[in-house]
Amino acid sequence: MEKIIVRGGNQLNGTVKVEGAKNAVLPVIAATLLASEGKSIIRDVPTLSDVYTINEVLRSLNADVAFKDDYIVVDASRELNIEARFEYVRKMRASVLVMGPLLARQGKARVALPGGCAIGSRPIDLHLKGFEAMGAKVKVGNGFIEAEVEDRLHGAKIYLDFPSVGATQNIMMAAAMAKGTSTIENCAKEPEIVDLANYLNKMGAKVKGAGTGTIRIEGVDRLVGADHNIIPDRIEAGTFMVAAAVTGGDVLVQGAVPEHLSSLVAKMEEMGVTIIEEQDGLRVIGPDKLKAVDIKTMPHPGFPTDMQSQMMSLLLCAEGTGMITETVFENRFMHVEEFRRMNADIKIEGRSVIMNGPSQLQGAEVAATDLRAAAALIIAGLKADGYTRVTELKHLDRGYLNFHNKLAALGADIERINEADETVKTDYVKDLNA
Ligand SMILES: CC(=O)N[C@H]1[C@@H](OP(=O)(O)OP(=O)(O)OC[C@H]2O[C@@H](n3ccc(=O)[nH]c3=O)[C@H](O)[C@@H]2O)O[C@H](CO)[C@@H](O)[C@@H]1O
Ligand SMILES: C=C(OP(=O)(O)O)C(=O)O
Repeated sequence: MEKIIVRGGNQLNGTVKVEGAKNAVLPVIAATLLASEGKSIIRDVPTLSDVYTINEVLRSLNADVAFKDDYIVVDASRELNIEARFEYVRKMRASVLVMGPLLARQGKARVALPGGCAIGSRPIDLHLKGFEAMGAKVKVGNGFIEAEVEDRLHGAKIYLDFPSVGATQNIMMAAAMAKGTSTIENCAKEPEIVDLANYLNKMGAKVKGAGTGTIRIEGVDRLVGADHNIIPDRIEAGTFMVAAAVTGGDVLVQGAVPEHLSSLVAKMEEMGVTIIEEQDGLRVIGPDKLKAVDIKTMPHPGFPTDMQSQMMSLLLCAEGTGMITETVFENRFMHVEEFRRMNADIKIEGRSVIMNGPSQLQGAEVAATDLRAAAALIIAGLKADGYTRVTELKHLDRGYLNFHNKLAALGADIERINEADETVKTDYVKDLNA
């Protein structure tokens, strides 16, 4: 088993470049299944474990997928299989995003039920309601969801009870090849929705309104492969912005798109952080003292739930009482107990977490509970006294590429080791024995 060992106290300085967005590339790769002709070329693809997983899903569906450097070539022109197996869905929930494309292309999809995960129960009822409105019959049984349509999906007016990102994407992909026009009201407005719409339109789809509360999709008969660059990862960018601020450093986050990060920028500025828009990204300069603020996670353009745990690390270092209220997922506070192991003054009250700061963070052995929690614990370790050891790195690897190397290049005292090597190799042990 691997772990990351970080010794707190170093300031971060320099430049870090963000990768293509995990949450944009997964739906775009799923959408390549809609191309019955031509190859799709997807660029700026991060080499993350989630990307390998979605590629495996596509291969199991009979598509050819070649992944080289930072681009992927998909040929989905053959007849597709219709079943996404549990081994994939269990590893990565975004596997359910193949359902819309399969229904549109093959008229049938069979996808293993995702089940709960570390951040909540995460049902997919809104995806299914959308497919039903377009004429699909949906059955759930034996651990699978089966959706089937006689002939072809038809356009429909769909209202989402909650602006679900995945439901908006799945329905958008299904509607792209349905007969007639569909509208999705109260849809998600995340930048990753806009990126998917742009890719679909390059394939020949007619999608309008992405990024607003209503998307209108005129179905077309066929879609073809297209060439597309994935947008930069706003959550990875935000994670480095917070890391820089925690250490009082000065870091240029290259690739950070200001419009994608406005809620985070506003909250960090309220805490006393200086953020400067530069030509190729955002420069973040941490203050001597951070001020506590209250934050509520919301669908975009509200504060992103995927930045909630990293922001908790920043609030733990701020003066005064801060509160984070999580409204998107019902159970995304598993990392709070881990922070407590690091001597954080933090408590959960219902859907909120209250922090009295600044906490005198101490290094400890902590376990990542999800991918953002992994990053958040490492960030807290940058500020903690002594050594923090973070385990369960499989979560980190789902969403961050070379995280420890990027932090080390900015000046962090950090290494990633095999547990077996720990007793012989690391500075951590050398220091303990000194
Ligand atoms: C791969 C990807 O892009 N993942 C992102 C996506 O996840 P994902 O697409 O799964 O998130 P959703 O926006 O769908 O979920 C938000 C909330 O809606 C609920 N819900 C969702 C669908 C549904 O049919 N029924 C239902 O009740 C969920 O349980 C959750 O409480 O958006 C989340 C919210 O910004 C992010 O945290 C994830 O990083
Ligand atoms: C929760 C996340 O991803 P997923 O929806 O793939 O679990 C995330 O990216 O923070």
